[in-house]
Amino acid sequence: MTTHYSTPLHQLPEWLAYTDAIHTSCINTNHLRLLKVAGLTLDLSAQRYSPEIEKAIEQLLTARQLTTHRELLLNGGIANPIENRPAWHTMLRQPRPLPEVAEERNRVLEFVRRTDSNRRWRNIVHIGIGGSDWGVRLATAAFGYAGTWRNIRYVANIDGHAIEAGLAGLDPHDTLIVVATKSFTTAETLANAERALEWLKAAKVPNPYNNIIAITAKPDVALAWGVPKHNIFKFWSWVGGRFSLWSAVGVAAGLTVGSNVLAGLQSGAHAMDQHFLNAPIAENAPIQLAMADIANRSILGYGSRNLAVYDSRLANLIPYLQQLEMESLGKSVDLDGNPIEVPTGSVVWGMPGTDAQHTFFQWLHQGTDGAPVDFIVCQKADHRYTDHHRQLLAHCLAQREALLNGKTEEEAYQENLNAGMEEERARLIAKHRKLAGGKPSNLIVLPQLTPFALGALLALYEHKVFVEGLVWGLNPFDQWGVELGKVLAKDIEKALASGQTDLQTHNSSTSYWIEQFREE
Ligand SMILES: O=P(O)(O)OC[C@H]1O[C@](O)(CO)[C@@H](O)[C@@H]1O
Repeated sequence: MTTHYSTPLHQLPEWLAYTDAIHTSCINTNHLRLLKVAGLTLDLSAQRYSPEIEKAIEQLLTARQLTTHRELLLNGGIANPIENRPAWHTMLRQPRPLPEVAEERNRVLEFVRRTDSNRRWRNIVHIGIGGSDWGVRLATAAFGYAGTWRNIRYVANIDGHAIEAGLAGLDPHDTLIVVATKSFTTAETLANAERALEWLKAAKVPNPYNNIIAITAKPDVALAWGVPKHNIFKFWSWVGGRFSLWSAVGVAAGLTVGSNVLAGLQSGAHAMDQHFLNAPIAENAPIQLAMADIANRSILGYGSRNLAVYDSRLANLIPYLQQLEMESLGKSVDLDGNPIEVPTGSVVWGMPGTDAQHTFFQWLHQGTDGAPVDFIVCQKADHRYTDHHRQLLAHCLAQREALLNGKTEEEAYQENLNAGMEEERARLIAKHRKLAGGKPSNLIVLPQLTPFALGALLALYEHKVFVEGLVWGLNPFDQWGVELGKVLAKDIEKALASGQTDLQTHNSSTSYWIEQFREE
């Protein structure tokens, strides 16, 4: 068996040098550090920076063999050694992909074209979960925020309310059910697909399977389930679930917001792939984003990172990135199975701004922990309310500046006095109004919310995650942690249905609740 690391990360000289460089630097509020990539601007001015940091990053990434691993990723080598397969989502957005990828891409385009020209399917119910869900939701909300001629609904959760609401009020004869599941084994998706099939049958739709398409890496299983061959779109085991937006999984977005959206997303992502491959380390946006995140997480001890998305059309970017980052980086052993002795992937959380300002920004400004923030905003809006957009931009910049600059107690005190407060009260209130400042953040500016810009943004985060995995030494392309719960749920469900279980195998609280919830 190959051993990947002879020295653990926390003892690696290059890691120790990076740690030192971070500790001996600070955020320079007079420094402007911008990277312009694929139309996006990444402003890293509110992160620590020094020539020593730059040098340490170069040396650390050389020690971690960035060039070799990046080529492995982008050329379809075994980038996921634990599951012994490539993680080749970048192939799906190449302008000239493998013939089998091109063929499937064309099948999707042709399906969308034919369906549109027949004005077929007024309603779409997209059934899928995790990576088979969030990307499609994100793309359709981003570009269909003002509505499209087709209704689209999403059903992910096993909660029966989800499928009930997903189907309610729709005409089954004019509804296309899209079943998206890489594995075709996911309990939620299969149960919801069964309910949708029953619904079609109950409405006496002549051939209900003609109202269903499946997108999967297991076409044979979809066929055996009943989906006709011509209604099955395939992708490949080398596409990780959380990267499947780039595959035929995006078909429902094609049907609602148009094939040009899919093409635009792909070309934006491809532009970012090229940048990631070719740009020198100091100008490489995914790399610099990753290294800032690693510094904040593993060296400065921040446990989470906030996503402040100043565009309500991008609300779904938050769960999308939560899956990308937390499923990829929520690991604590390296490729050799040894514990990683520095904190790895942080919690990622957020809400669109300005809603977030009225929900949890207080905690960001004055809470004991705080968190670095990614501010994401579009320079130009697509609505006609210019004053709204001006205010939105102002809020975004203001929150970022407040986090960085803060306010001293003395400043607050003087302001209080100037506002006519008597001295003792001015002192007390100043202590409450003081903001520590010095909080790191990134600002990512999209010129406008185009499919190209969103594609580039998603690929920026994908490659950031890859680089973090490389530095920490973990495998960002598996998700073993979610398996145990799935197995236990099967056993508990059996117990709830039939009473047959060995209650000894569960802890006393679970056993108690199995008894309580058991069906008579
Ligand atoms: O597409 P599938 O196979 O239904 O899986 C759905 C999701 O479940 C997960 O495997 C996690 O349980 C994700 O990685 C994936 O996106």
